[in-house]
Amino acid sequence: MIIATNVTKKFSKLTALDDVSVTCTKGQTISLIGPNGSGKTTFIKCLLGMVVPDSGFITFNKQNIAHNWQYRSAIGYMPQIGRYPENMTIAQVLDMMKDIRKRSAGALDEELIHSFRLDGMMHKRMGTLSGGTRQKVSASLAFLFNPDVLILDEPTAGLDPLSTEILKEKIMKEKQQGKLAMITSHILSDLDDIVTEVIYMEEGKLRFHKSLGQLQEDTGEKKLSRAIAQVMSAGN
Ligand SMILES: Nc1ncnc2c1ncn2[C@@H]1O[C@H](COP(=O)(O)OP(=O)(O)OP(=O)(O)O)[C@@H](O)[C@H]1O
Repeated sequence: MIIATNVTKKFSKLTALDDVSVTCTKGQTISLIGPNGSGKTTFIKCLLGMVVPDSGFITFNKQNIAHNWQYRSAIGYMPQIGRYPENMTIAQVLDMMKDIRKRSAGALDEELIHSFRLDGMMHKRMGTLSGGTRQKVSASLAFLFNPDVLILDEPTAGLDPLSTEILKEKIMKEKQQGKLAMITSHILSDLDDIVTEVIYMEEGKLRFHKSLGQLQEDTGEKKLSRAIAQVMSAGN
């Protein structure tokens, strides 16, 4: 579904991505893990076409994304920090997005809007929302257009435990429909029940891409957080 081949990205002298090759397929829920500054967000932005690699290429359903912007309508993206016009209400932001996507949008998926109980807050302005509520708006937008691929950057940061569970259940439900999800998170306990694959990055390099089962076998640890802690301490 998404294949990155030898992707390299430099910001001046800093190599943020160093020859990264990854294959992601339908039905996988991938956890993208790595220390701060290891290149996770840069990689996600390359997949989204927001950062252009210096070398290497990325295909989405076998088409090179460099020559095809249409593919982005198949991706729901939840950024690490959602930036919205502060004076707009939640309702206006949702309407604006629906308006922009009108031509390509099929049936809308408003399940998260209801589960997060955003219905009762539609009149609130974005600038007045709590951090967690802002996250809920970002998550709802990522799922709204029923995309085949979900790219979620630190989705549970700032969410309360109930909202985290609601989001996890939604991700699992979408996976059962064959969707691909890529999730970055430092809160690994949040990912334990939903992840099928782990991509581990360090200093811009792909250290490994393996199934959760394989990682558990290699480290002898059942919990993702303990398995990754072991990988990280072995690298030091
Ligand atoms: N636009 C940019 N200009 C210059 N340097 C950048 C830019 N974007 C990212 N970087 C640098 O690239 C490196 C990788 O950053 P990136 O945000 O991809 O890391 P990350 O793994 O997502 O980190 P975190 O876990 O802290 O979110 C960092 O050293 C960062 O400072």
